[in-house]
Amino acid sequence: MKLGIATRLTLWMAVLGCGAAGLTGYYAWDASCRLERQSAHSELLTSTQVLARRITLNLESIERNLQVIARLPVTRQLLEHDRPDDADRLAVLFAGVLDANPSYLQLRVIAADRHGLERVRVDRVGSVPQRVSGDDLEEKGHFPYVADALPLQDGAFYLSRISINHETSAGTGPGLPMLQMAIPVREHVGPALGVVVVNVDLNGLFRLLAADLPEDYQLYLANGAGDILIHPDASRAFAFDRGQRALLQDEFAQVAPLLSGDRTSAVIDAPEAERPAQIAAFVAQNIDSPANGDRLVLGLSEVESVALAQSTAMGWALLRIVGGTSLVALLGALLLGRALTRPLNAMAASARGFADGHEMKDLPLRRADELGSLARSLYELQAQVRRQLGELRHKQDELAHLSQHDSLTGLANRRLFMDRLEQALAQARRHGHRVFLLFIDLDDFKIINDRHGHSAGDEVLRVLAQRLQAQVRELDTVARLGGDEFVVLLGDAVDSAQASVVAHKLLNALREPVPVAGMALVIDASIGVSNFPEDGQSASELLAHADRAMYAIKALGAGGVGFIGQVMPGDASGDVRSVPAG
Ligand SMILES: Nc1nc2c(ncn2[C@@H]2O[C@H](COP(=O)(O)OP(=O)(O)OP(=O)(O)O)[C@@H](O)[C@H]2O)c(=O)[nH]1
Repeated sequence: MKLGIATRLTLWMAVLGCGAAGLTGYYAWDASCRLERQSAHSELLTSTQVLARRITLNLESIERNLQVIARLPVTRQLLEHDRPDDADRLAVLFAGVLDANPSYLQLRVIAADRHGLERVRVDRVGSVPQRVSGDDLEEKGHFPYVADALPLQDGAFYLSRISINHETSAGTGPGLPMLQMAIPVREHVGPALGVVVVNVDLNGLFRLLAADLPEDYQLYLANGAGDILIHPDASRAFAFDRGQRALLQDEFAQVAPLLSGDRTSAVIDAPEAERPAQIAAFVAQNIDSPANGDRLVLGLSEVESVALAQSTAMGWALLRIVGGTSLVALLGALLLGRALTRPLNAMAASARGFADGHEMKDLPLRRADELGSLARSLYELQAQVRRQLGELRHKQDELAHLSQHDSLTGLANRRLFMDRLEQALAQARRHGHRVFLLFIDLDDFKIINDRHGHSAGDEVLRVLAQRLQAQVRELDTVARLGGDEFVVLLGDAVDSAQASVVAHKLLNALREPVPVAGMALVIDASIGVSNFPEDGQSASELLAHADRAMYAIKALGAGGVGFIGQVMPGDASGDVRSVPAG
């Protein structure tokens, strides 16, 4: 299938327009995605670092609270003297501390003696601090938070391994992820009198710390070995508590350098696997806690499609824009194609019309572009072709005229004369008319040539031809048969008398002196007359008879008019001759 210029142009422009719009849209969308991804990485990393810093600050805050409690005189007095008043006062204080710190589950003072008997204990029951006293107080000397904390130097603290709380007797928090911090209580010198211990609800702590983070952020926490402590999928947290292992580095391989201490942060694009693709940032936070591998790894993740929501929206908007632009490009291409091909088609139609003989019209001659130039060239071509055709026709006319006329005198030649004679005879036969034919031969014309030259002879022939033509009417035909022989066909002569009058008029005109080169040459002529139907039926017959009549007159030697087989009335000069028939 052959495609026209308009179709091809339209297709090319449409492809170019749509391609350009599509590529622009694609690169704009791609750049937007990359920028938004970078921005999401940076936001996640910053949020994770802020969160890690908050954990450090929170642990420091817990430690300060414990230090304050440990250094209170009432705490030391209680451990030294075990007075109920001191216990009551501390219990009130602990209740206030629990109120002020929603993540604290339990606050205790535990004595170093008496197997680590709890001296003051306030638990959180629901959201209300509740004191535990009397026989409900337990001996805790065998727990690490007592045994390990008592030998600590002043200012040092004990931080438990973050784990699920199985200490059912601990009042509240069994089954919850738990963090315990303990600080020894001592006089300025000497062994510790006891410890102050706080149980911190890890989930509650992180809920507080992450409260102002975007809702779609998901939190990860792992200890220094990579054991997952907090995970969006709660079933993966504290797997070691169930005798299994769920390690953060198994899920995010890029976290391994953070656990080994080679790096402090990592940003990860986690492809879609069991869950949608994620963007995540992890930060390693060193803590003074061998039980936790001296390090916590904290992470935040966001579902990639949520993080790149703006780019996705922008992608759809760009798709609409690209679609619209492509449509405009397509329409533009169509319009341009039509605008270009319409004048071309019009010119082609004009050219076809010109080939069929019509004038070219509707050419865009005024356009200043290439189409205008093409139209003007066509127009000039048309003018040139017309001019050449005109010249050709003129030449054809000239040739046609030459083929039917005598070149010297301009009179009809033998061929045209014979045609007219045939026509006149046909008419005459149909209507019963007569046709008269006069055969004229100049007398002694050769002498003119011989004496005055051939050109003088030519001039004589021209002048006499004009005279002959001037003497007859329009429907008569004067012709030169050749040399000094002329014939005249009388179109409407009804009888011999009229023909004779015309013949003598011609004879007299011929006899008038002809001015040539300052001379006046006198020429005589002999005229033979024949007529249809009496002297012949055919043109050649009539011509031959007129010729014979002319010769008969010429034979008499003094010019004149002769009719075949008839005696005609004389002319004005009384010059009358008869010519015998046959
Ligand atoms: N100048 C000129 N002479 C011509 C032309 N055609 C023929 N002639 C001359 O016309 C002359 C005709 O001679 P002829 O046939 O003997 O006729 P004539 O001299 O008139 O003698 P008669 O007819 O017997 O009276 C010749 O000398 C031709 O050369 C022509 O076109 N121009």
